[in-house]
Amino acid sequence: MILTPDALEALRGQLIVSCQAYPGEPLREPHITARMAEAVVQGGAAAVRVQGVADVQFTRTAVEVPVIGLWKDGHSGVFITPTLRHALAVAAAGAHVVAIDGTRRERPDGLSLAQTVAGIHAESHALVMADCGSLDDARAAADAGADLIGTTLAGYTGERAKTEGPDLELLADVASDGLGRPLIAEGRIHTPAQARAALDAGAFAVVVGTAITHPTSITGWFRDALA
Ligand SMILES: CC(=O)N[C@H](C=O)[C@@H](O)[C@H](O)[C@H](O)COP(=O)(O)O
Repeated sequence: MILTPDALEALRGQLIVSCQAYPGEPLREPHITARMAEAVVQGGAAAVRVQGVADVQFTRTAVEVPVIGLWKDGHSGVFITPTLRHALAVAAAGAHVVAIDGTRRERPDGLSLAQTVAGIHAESHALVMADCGSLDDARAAADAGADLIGTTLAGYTGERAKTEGPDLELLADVASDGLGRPLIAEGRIHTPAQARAALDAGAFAVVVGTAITHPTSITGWFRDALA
């Protein structure tokens, strides 16, 4: 699917909502993901991010906004759309943007990040969002041709501490590095004030997941406050 430069520009300063449920969870159904996507679009999400090929397919038919798709395979190491095969399946499912692991770690299929991005561009019309964990990742991902840079993996790769909220320091560092790609703030943005702070730190747009679409986690936050 094609996301025109104008449609990408329209996401500037906007909220993107990640709608994901995890294996074995009650809401882990593609049609529920799509309904959740509809609900967040009603609330003002300018784009959505969904995990899984079927979830991308269902969500594409449910909402008009751009869909960022990914395929998580496993939960450690390189697991966010880890190979070109995964990425092309997500693109074929209709994602406007394919989010892939954008770190400097070795990939399971042995391709470099640049080869992976080139393969996605050659075989689909999708843009590529590189989910990065550090400034060095972001620089390498920009060099590799990624269209968007995300801070998704900050705090999950060992390069950066896992901050309580968003890693605003990393956001500011990447923003001031002038990589020339939209910088997407993602990861542990749990309040509207933190979302605002992420934009103020230089993000182009902000992705919020858990705090909007994961009731099990949110319930736990409230339960813990009462304990
Ligand atoms: C590290 C990892 O696996 N991140 C995943 C990437 O898609 C999701 O589990 C997160 O929910 C998403 O990044 C949004 O972040 P948060 O849920 O913190 O707002």
